[in-house]
Amino acid sequence: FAPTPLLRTTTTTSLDASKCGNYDFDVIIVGCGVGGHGAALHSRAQELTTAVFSGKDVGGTCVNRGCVPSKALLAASGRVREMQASSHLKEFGITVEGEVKYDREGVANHAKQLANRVKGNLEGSLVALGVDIVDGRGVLTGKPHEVKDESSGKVWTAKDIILAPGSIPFVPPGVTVDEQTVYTSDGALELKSVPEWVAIIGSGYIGLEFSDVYTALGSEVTFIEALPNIMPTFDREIAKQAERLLIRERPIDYRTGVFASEVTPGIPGVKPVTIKMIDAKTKEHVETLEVDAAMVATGRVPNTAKMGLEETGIETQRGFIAVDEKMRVLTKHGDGGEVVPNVYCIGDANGKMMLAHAASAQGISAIENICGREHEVNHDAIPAACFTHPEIAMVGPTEEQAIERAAKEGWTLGKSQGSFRANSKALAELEGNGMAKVLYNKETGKVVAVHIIGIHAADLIQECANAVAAGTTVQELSMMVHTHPTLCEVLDEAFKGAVGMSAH
Ligand SMILES: Cc1cc2nc3c(=O)[nH]c(=O)nc-3n(C[C@H](O)[C@H](O)[C@H](O)COP(=O)(O)OP(=O)(O)OC[C@H]3O[C@@H](n4cnc5c(N)ncnc54)[C@H](O)[C@@H]3O)c2cc1C
Ligand SMILES: NC(=O)c1ccc[n+]([C@@H]2O[C@H](COP(=O)([O-])OP(=O)(O)OC[C@H]3O[C@@H](n4cnc5c(N)ncnc54)[C@H](O)[C@@H]3O)[C@@H](O)[C@H]2O)c1
Repeated sequence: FAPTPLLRTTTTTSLDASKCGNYDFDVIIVGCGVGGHGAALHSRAQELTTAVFSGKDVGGTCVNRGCVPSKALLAASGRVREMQASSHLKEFGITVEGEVKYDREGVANHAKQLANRVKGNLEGSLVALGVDIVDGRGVLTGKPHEVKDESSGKVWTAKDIILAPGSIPFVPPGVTVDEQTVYTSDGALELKSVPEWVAIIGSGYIGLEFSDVYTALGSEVTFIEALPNIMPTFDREIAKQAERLLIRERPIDYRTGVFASEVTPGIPGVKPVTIKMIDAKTKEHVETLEVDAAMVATGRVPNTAKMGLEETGIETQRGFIAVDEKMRVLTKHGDGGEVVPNVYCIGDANGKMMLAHAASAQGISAIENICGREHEVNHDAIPAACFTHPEIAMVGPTEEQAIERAAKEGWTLGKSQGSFRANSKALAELEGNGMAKVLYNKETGKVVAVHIIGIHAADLIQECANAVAAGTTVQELSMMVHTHPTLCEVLDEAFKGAVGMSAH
C-alpha cells in the first residue's frame, strides 16, 4: 500500500465548487484513529472532499495499541484458560491429555498481525473512497481554515476542520515507566514477557482486561486501586459479582484506597520492581511491594499538546478540548466558552466518552452538522463492554447514578433482573454465572440502563442500547420474541419481569 499523492479538490470529486469555495478541501481531519477514520468515511459518503493527517499512525490507539491487539490477547489467553480448566472440561466429557502449553511469542504475534491487518483494511478503505492521506502531523496555524503539515511546513486549507488526536496513557507522578518492567498498555500489548507476579495499578477497563490475560497465562496479579472500591467505575452490584467471578476465583489480590506513589523499574531476574504505596486520604506510607513487573493502567490523557490550540484561542482543561453537543470546539470549558467557527473535536480528546465506537459516532455526527443537518450523539445510549471472561457490558448510568438522577428529575426507578443460571444456552455452555439487570423509568416504561455480567455480555448489550436509543419501553420489549435457546433470553426474563410476566 502506498498513500495516494495529495489531490486538489477540483480533481477529486464531482462536488459543486460552491461547497468548498477557495479551500483545498471541504474537510480536513487531524488524526486518523477510529474517530478520524469514521469521520472521513462519512465525509466522503456526503461527497465532501476530504483529507486526513495521519501522523503515520492510521488506526490510532484502537487499532495499533488498544481494542484490536488487546482483544487478540484476550482471545488467545482465553483459549489457554479454557483448555487448562480440566474439571470444567470434564463436565462436557472432554479430557485434555498432557499439559496445555502456549508460545508467548506466538500469542504476541497474533495480536501484532491482527493489528497490522486491520490497519491495512482501514488504509485501504480511505484510499478506495478517495480520501487524501497526509502522513505528517497536522497543526492549526492560528488562522481560520488552515492546517499546517508540521514536518514540511506546507499549509492546507479546508472549510471545516475536525480535530481527532485521541489520547495517550496517563502516568501518575512518581511512576517511572521503562516499558520493560514497568509499562503502560502500550508496552503490555507487546507481551515481551509473562511476569510471575505483576502489580496492576488501576482497576478500570485496562487493568481488568489485562488481569484476565495475565492470570490465564499463569501470572499472579496484585491490583493497586486509589479509590475505596475495586473496579470503582462499574455499577456496584456488577462490580461485586465481578469480584467473585474475575478476582476471588483467580490468583489475584488487591489493595484499595492506596496510591502507587513511587514506582521504580527493576532488572529482570536481578532486581525487582518496587512500588511504594501511600494511603489515598492521609498520604502516609502504608506498604512497599517488590514484584516482577508493574502495569500502569491509571487512565488516559488527551494527545492535544503542540497542535496550535493556544494560537487558535482554544483553552484546554487537563488537555481536554471543550465541545458542545454538536462537537463544535469551544474556546474554553464552562461558562463563557464560545464556538470556534468551523472547528470540531471528536473522540478521546474531548473527554466525553473514551470508547472507539463513541469516537466514530461523534465523527459521523460532526459531518452531519457540517452538512447543515443538526445532529447530537446520545451518549446515554452508547454501550460499553469489558472483554474479560465472562464479559461485563453496560449502557446508561450505574444504578447508583440512576437513583440520583431519578430523585433529581422526579421519576421512579424500576429494576428487573434476568439470570444466566436458568438459561438453557448458558447451561449448555456450562457458563451459568452472571446476571442482567434492567433499570427503567416506572412512569414511562422507558429503559434507562442495562448492566450485564456473563458469557457474551458484550454482544447481548446491543439490543439494550438500541432500546435506550429508540426510547423503547419494557412493555414493548417484553412482547418482542427472543430466539430460543439463546443468551438473549436472559434479557427477555428481565424485560418480562419488569411488567410482571413470567419468561418460562
Ligand atoms: C488497551 C486499550 C484497549 C481498549 N479497548 C477498547 C475496546 O475494547 N473498546 C472500545 O470501544 N475502546 C477501547 N479502547 C479505547 C479506544 O482505543 C479509544 O477510545 C479510541 O481509540 C479513541 O479514538 P480516537 O480516534 O479519538 O483516538 P486515537 O485512536 O487515539 O487516534 C488518534 C490518532 O491521531 C493521531 N494524532 C494525534 N495528534 C495528531 C496530529 N497533530 N496530527 C496527526 N495525527 C495526530 C494519533 O497518533 C492517533 O493515531 C481501548 C484503549 C486501550 C488503550
Ligand atoms: N473494553 C473497553 O471498552 C476498553 C478497554 C480498555 C480501555 N478502554 C478505555 O480506555 C480508558 C482508559 O482505561 P483505564 O483502565 O486506564 O482507565 P480507568 O479510568 O477506567 O481506570 C483507571 C483506574 O486507575 C485508578 N488510579 C488512578 N491513579 C492511580 C494511582 N496513582 N494509584 C492507584 N490507582 C490509581 C483510578 O481510580 C481508576 O480506577 C477508559 O476510559 C476506557 O474507556 C476501554
